[in-house]
Amino acid sequence: TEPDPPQRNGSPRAQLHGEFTAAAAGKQVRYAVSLTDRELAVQKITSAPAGRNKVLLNLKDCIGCRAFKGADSAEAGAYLSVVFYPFKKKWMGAGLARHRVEYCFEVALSQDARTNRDEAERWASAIRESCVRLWPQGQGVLGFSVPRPSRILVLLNPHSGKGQALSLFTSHIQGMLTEAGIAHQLVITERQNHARELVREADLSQWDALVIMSGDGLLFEVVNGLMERGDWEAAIRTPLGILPGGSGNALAASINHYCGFPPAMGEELVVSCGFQLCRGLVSRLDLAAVHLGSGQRLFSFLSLAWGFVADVDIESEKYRRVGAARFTLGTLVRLACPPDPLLVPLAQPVPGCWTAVPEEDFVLLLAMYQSHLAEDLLAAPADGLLHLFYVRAGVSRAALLRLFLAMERGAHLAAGCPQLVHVRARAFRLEPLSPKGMITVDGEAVEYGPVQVQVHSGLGRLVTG
Ligand SMILES: Nc1ncnc2c1ncn2[C@@H]1O[C@H](COP(=O)(O)OP(=O)(O)OP(=O)(O)O)[C@@H](O)[C@H]1O
Repeated sequence: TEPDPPQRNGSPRAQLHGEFTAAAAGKQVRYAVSLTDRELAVQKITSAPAGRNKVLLNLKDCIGCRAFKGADSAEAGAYLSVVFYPFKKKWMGAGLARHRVEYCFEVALSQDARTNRDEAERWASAIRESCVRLWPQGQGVLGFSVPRPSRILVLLNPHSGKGQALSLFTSHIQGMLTEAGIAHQLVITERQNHARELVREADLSQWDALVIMSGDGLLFEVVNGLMERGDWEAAIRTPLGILPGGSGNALAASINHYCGFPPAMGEELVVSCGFQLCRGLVSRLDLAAVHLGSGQRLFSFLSLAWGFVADVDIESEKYRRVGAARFTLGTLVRLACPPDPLLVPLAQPVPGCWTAVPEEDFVLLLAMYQSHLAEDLLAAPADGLLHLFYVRAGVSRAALLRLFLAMERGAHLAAGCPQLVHVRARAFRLEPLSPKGMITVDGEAVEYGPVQVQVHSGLGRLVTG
């Protein structure tokens, strides 16, 4: 190994440079490998022109590397395995998706097994350190990641979405966690509120993160279970991860969006979220306290909807399958929680300094605190505030549909719908005059009636990669 070869043509300076052997298409191939502060350059040593044999792997796409001894104890060589998930053009259709690339180099500098092992370890730690130096700063990232090696608890709802959460976990996520040095315990939920009860009682010191592989409904249970604990203030700072196993997957799509990654759906979103979970960067998560007419209080991470949006949600196929079970979520009893200083009891008028929207007919109201309402439904920027959208009566069904389609591109405000109003707020109250209707919180139906909300900026923690 020759450290620091000279810098040429403005290309980044190599920290390490070495020659190793690796298997490629059943043959042993010799590679020249250089580590810079941004890339791992892997070049096949052949007589062919250099450019054709050189692969540059961006360290931002690396989820793990490890050094290990060969299986045969008589073997002197050690191994260095590095796994990347770079974006690549999709096989079918337009756009980019992450795919797995692994190099497993044999390090055989000497006859001495210890020397080879030390060299493989030296490379592995240098790669890991370079990856950490590339972590994004600012943009709400807290500057810490889930530690390595780490232990996470995975809560998986086997019935969420199309019932494929478990097979998606075993086919895509399990291997990624191993590659990233993350040990996990998998709990398959057996019924509604199982996850909520489990996190309410769990010894959280055992876990570096709680990861939900399901739709948004299971995360709603986990957030509320944590907030019901006596030690809620510390408990809600446990990093939460979300892997899309449901049908809506709004938070998973929001995280993908915040990271600036190309839009992804289905298995591509699973791989993208798995990658982000393995990188393990932690950001703040806004949570909103929701007060219902009966005095119940719950915590929401995504949205509150009344009117058309709520009706669409509840009437859709997925809700019919789960049926009445969803309504019991509104019965959460609050124990200790943060005060909501902006809110007065629902029976009293709102404080005089609030802006009152005069009584008239409305078609829908939507309050959002994340960017996405579903995998393909970009609704609001995420900036620690409530984004209130409401649509006044008089809008045609065709115009409403156009508005929804424009949301997919985040273009709803520019859709030229004169009945659409957008306001940013820290709290709001809705007093519906219609005696019947539907209100959903994070996609779950809650009791219908007056409701008020205050957002608590950055109360929770979310693994955003
Ligand atoms: N084993 C289980 N059996 C029945 N219901 C469950 C089970 N585990 C969790 N639940 C409940 O099922 C409901 C739906 O779960 P979830 O939201 O995670 O999936 P989904 O509805 O398919 O996805 P999305 O919310 O993205 O549309 C939630 O209310 C959750 O509490």
